[in-house]
Amino acid sequence: MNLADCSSHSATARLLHFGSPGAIYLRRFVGSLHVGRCGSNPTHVKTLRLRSNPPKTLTVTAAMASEAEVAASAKIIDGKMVAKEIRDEITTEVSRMKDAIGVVPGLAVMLIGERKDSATYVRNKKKACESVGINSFEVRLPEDSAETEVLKFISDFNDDPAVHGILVQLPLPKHMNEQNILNAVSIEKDVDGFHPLNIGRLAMRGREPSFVPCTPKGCIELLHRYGFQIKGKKAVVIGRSNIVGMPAALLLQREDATVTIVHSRTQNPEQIVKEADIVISAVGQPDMVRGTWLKPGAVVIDVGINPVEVRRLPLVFFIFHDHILYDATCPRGYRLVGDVCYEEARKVVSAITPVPGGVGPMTIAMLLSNTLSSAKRIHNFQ
Ligand SMILES: Nc1nc2c(c(=O)[nH]1)N[C@@H](CN(C=O)c1ccc(C(=O)N[C@@H](CCC(=O)O)C(=O)O)cc1)CN2
Repeated sequence: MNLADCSSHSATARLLHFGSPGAIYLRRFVGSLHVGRCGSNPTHVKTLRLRSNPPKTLTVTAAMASEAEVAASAKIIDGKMVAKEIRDEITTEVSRMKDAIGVVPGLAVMLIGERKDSATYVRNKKKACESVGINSFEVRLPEDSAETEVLKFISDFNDDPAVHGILVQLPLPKHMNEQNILNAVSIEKDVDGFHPLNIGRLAMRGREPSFVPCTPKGCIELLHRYGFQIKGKKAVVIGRSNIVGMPAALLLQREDATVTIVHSRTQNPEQIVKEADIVISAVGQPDMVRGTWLKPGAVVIDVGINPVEVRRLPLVFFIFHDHILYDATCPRGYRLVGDVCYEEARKVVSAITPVPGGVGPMTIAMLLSNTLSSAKRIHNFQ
């Protein structure tokens, strides 16, 4: 029995209509129950054995998945580990630059509004800067701020020599015009790579953008660092957002892959994805890409970070008709899943990124890398 049932992606959701609220049925169960820890991925799969003997006590033991089970599954592309490697490299470079020319790279981050997820990302960006020795400057504005106020801060950061990178956390409050704001960032400090001139250059042969957007850059970096060939491969990008899908497709094309974009109006997406040697998915739909969509041996980069509600009760697991009702091990009340049904995919593909711990950490590592490159370029430091 498996926690990751991607047909409903959340066993909880499927089961809520059974029984009356508050009525909990504990079914006797003998056998193995594979459970991904909250906030983890199946590299850390634990097997919980629930024994009905002796009948009045229910014992729970945990053991690691068998070696055969692990060997049969895909390679895990560990973004957390690669991001750490990259941060270490950046730390070395930042201190080399400081020692040689006395310049410390600086990143300005703007957060407008009170979105919790955005506040977390901004806090993590600040922490990451500290960890590698990059200076960070933070501006927080209330949700109802005027666009002109944001533009004024951007203009000041554009002129500030201590600032080498500027980013405005997205999404913006609804009343703000994203285009106006992204256009206002100097292309020389556009470490998010969202300025239309940088995107335009990314799309053109023979032109070089000053910066490449962090998440797609992180995807390609993972493929490179794990030694997966891109040139000549069939790649499918699922999703066409300005932040991820579209620039990811452009980057893969620059790497000489043959690229197809699958989006919400695509007919038969499964058939198209099934042809791909490399799949980058960035749609924000939990467990949308099923194992059957994937070509055996494909490499999958899952950009989706989708919160899925997990019901909390005092016991760790409640089981009803072979389904897990509640998982009290998730203190946040939700767990994160990708766009790709991980449990199914890992049995088919040769390598896959987990969620969390895959592309997410790479986004921030690439931001640091872009900020360092910007400082080097501005100060002509090799
Ligand atoms: N100005 C920008 N806004 C946004 C960007 C961006 O690149 N520039 N990307 C996303 C959010 N984002 C960075 O800003 C981001 C998202 C996720 C992660 C990450 O490390 N995720 C972890 C899980 C985190 C958790 O537990 O909640 C993971 O996947 O392991 C980092 C950065 C939208 N806005």
